[in-house]
Amino acid sequence: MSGSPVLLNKHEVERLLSYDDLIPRLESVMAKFSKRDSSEIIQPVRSVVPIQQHSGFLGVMPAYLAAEGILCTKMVTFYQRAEGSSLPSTQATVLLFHPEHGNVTAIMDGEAITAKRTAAVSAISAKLFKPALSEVLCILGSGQQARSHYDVFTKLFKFKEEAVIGADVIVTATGASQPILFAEWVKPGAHIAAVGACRPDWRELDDVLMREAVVYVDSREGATAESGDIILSGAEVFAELGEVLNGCFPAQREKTTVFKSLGMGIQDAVSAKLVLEKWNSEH
Ligand SMILES: NC(=O)C1=CN([C@@H]2O[C@H](COP(=O)(O)OP(=O)(O)OC[C@H]3O[C@@H](n4cnc5c(N)ncnc54)[C@H](O)[C@@H]3O)[C@@H](O)[C@H]2O)C=CC1
Ligand SMILES: O=C([O-])C1=[NH+]CCC1
Repeated sequence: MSGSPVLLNKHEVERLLSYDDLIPRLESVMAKFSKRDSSEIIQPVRSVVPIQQHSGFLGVMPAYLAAEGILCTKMVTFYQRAEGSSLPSTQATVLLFHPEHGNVTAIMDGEAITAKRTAAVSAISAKLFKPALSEVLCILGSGQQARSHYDVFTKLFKFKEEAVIGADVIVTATGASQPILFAEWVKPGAHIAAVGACRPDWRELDDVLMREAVVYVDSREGATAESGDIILSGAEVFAELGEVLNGCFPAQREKTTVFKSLGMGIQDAVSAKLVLEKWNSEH
């Protein structure tokens, strides 16, 4: 058991975490999660404390990955900011623990992890579900998540222009609490990665779109507890991303698909482990 934890700021985490390293780790851990083997992975649904007075929430996202030797928790706050506020809406810190001894081994910025792992998971959904010929990408939102999604989507795929009507892939990464994307705008067969609206009474997508699309989620438990788009529309969840990666459910590329992302502790856990491994290899 060693001494003080490693402390890593946002700049360091951003530098150490690459999409090339992250994407295969996320695919592997999400596939494993969907097997629901509690001797392998423990990840309770996020605990969320509302801070009503300030239009904010504190989420705690623990995860234990036995085989990988990762014990981790992220603490994340997300606030509905007034237009023009200079404060980030989503702020986070990630703690890694020594699974055998329980001591903290690293404390690192979680904003960069949240931005990159969320965008990387959406990119995995797009790899699986976007139409075979995808030329038009549309990103709704212009905040932290919109920027990280732009980075990874333009790195992995070739798109020609941006629009909503006629888009092959649409990312919704907004702070909206009412629908901002409507079925009538969406080209049949398009893929939507829906990243915002992570409260049971918040929406980004309208009822018709939710009910007509084939809906994939990161975690069934998370989606049915936290996603207003799923709960309020009554849409059926077809499969988890991990269940598709495992080959248990098909990727219905030819249909309109929605990947409803809520975010998972295991995604933060493998990201933080990657960052620490990279840091250790340099020291
Ligand atoms: N699925 C996941 O794993 C994660 C989801 N999130 C969620 O993603 C969303 C975006 O997060 P950030 O980029 O950090 O926030 P941000 O505050 O940096 O960006 C939000 C963007 O949404 C826009 N917006 C707000 N209300 C809108 C409306 N009614 N219509 C259209 N645009 C609107 C804002 O102008 C801004 O461009 C939030 O809902 C956040 O809670 C954040 C982290 C992880
Ligand atoms: O997974 C995550 O970190 C979050 N999901 C919604 C807000 C923050």
